[in-house]
Amino acid sequence: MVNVAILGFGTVGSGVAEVLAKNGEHIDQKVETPVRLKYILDVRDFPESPFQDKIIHDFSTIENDKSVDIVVETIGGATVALDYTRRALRAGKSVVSSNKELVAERGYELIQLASQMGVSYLFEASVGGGIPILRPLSQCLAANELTEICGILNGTTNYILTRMIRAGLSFEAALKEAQENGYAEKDPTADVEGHDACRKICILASIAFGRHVYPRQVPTEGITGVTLADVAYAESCNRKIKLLGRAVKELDGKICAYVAPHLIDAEAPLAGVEDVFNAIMVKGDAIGDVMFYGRGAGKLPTASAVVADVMDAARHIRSRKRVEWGPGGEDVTVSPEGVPFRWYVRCAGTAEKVRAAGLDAALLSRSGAPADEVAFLTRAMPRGELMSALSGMELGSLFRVLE
Ligand SMILES: NC(=O)C1=CN([C@@H]2O[C@H](COP(=O)(O)OP(=O)(O)OC[C@H]3O[C@@H](n4cnc5c(N)ncnc54)[C@H](OP(=O)(O)O)[C@@H]3O)[C@@H](O)[C@H]2O)C=CC1
Ligand SMILES: N[C@@H](CC=O)C(=O)O
Repeated sequence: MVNVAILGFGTVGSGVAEVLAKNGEHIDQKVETPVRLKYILDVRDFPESPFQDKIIHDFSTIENDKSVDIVVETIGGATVALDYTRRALRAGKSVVSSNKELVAERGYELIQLASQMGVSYLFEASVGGGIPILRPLSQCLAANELTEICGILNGTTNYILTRMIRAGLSFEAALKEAQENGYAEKDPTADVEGHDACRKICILASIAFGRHVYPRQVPTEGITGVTLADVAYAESCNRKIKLLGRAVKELDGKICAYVAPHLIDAEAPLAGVEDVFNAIMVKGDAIGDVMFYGRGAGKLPTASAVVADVMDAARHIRSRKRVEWGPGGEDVTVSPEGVPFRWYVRCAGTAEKVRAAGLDAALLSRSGAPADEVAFLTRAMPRGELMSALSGMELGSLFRVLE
C-alpha cells in the first residue's frame, strides 16, 4: 500500500483527489499496489466536499506519519511550499508538484535533496498542464543533442488572446473567464506579464540543456502591450500574435532564453494553437522538429499529469525516479539583446519618417488606422540597432517576428 497526502485543495489539488478516487481501481492495477489518499492539507475546511474527512490543517501530522510515502504539493508559490517540500523530502517522502514557480526557483536544490534522501521529486504538471513534456524531453529524446525549445507555454494568455480576437472580448472580460475556468494563477499578473511562461521555459531549458536556468536570467515580456490594432496589422501580413517562450542553445553552448509576444506565420503549427491549449516545439539533431500539444491548464488535465507522477513515484518507492539537471550560474545564459530578429513595429509617425530611418521596412495597413500611426516589419537586426533608428519616434508596440 502507498499512502498519499495532498497539500493545497484548490483547482489542481481537488482534481488530484478526484482522479485518484474516480480511477482508483485502474491506478492500483497499474502500480500493482493500492494507492490511497490519506490526508489533504489546506488552510480551509470544505464541508460540502466528499473529501472533508481527509482535511487537516497541521503539516507536522503528514511529516511525522511514517505511513505517508508521497506528498503532492499543489499550494503554489515559493515560501510555504518550499518549507513543506524540504520537510517532506527530509522525512524520506517522495514529492510530486505542479508548482512551476518553486521548480524554476529551487529545482536544482530540491532535486539534490531528493537525491540525498533516495526519494523522487517529480513535477511533470509544472509545464504544459496535462501535456506529457518533461519525461519525453528527459527520456524519449535523450539520444538527441537538443538545440531549441519554443512554445506557447501559458494557457491563460493564449485563452485571452483567442477570446479577444475571436469573440471581440475586452482583455479584462477574457481574463475573468480564464480565472473562472481555473486557468489563471492566484495572482494573474504572473500570467499576463509572462512570469509563468518564464518559469516554464526555465524548467524546459534546464532539462534540455542540463544546467539550471533561473527566471532572473530570462528577459520576459507579457501580453499587456498587445492591442487589437496589433492583431489587425498582424492579420494584414498573414500572421498571428502569440506569447512564446524560447530557449536556444548557441554555438558556444550558452543558452539564449526569453519570453515575449511574437508575430508568427498564420500557417505555422503554433499559429493554430488556440484557447487554453499549449504547444511546445523541440528541435533535436536526430529527430528534427517534434511538437507536443494539449490542454495547458485546468483542473483535470493538470491532475492527469500529477497523478501520473504519483504512480511513477509509487512504482519507484524503493528506488528513485530521476528528472534532473546540473547547477546554474551566470555563465549558463546569454542575453537575446545582441541577436538579430525581424521586428514588427507600430509607432506614431509617417511612412516618410520610417523610410528616412533606413529600416528597409515593409509597411502594413489596417482599416480605421489614425493618420499619424504607422506599422511595419523590419529586416533582421538586433534590438539596439532598431532602437537607435527609431529614436525620436513615439513607440506603440515592438514584437519579434518568428521566421
Ligand atoms: N490551475 C492550473 O491550471 C494549474 C496550476 N498549476 C500550479 O499548481 C499550483 C496550484 O495551483 P491551483 O490549484 O490553481 O491554485 P489554488 O489557489 O486553486 O489552490 C491552492 C490551494 O492551496 C491552499 N493554500 C494556500 N496556502 C496554504 C497553506 N499554507 N497550507 C495549505 N494550503 C494552502 C489555498 O487556499 P486559499 O484559496 O484559501 O488560499 C488553495 O486551496 C500552483 O503552483 C500553480 O501554478 C500548474 C498547472 C496548471
Ligand atoms: N496559469 C497557468 C496554469 C498552468 O500552468 C496557465 O494559464 O498556463
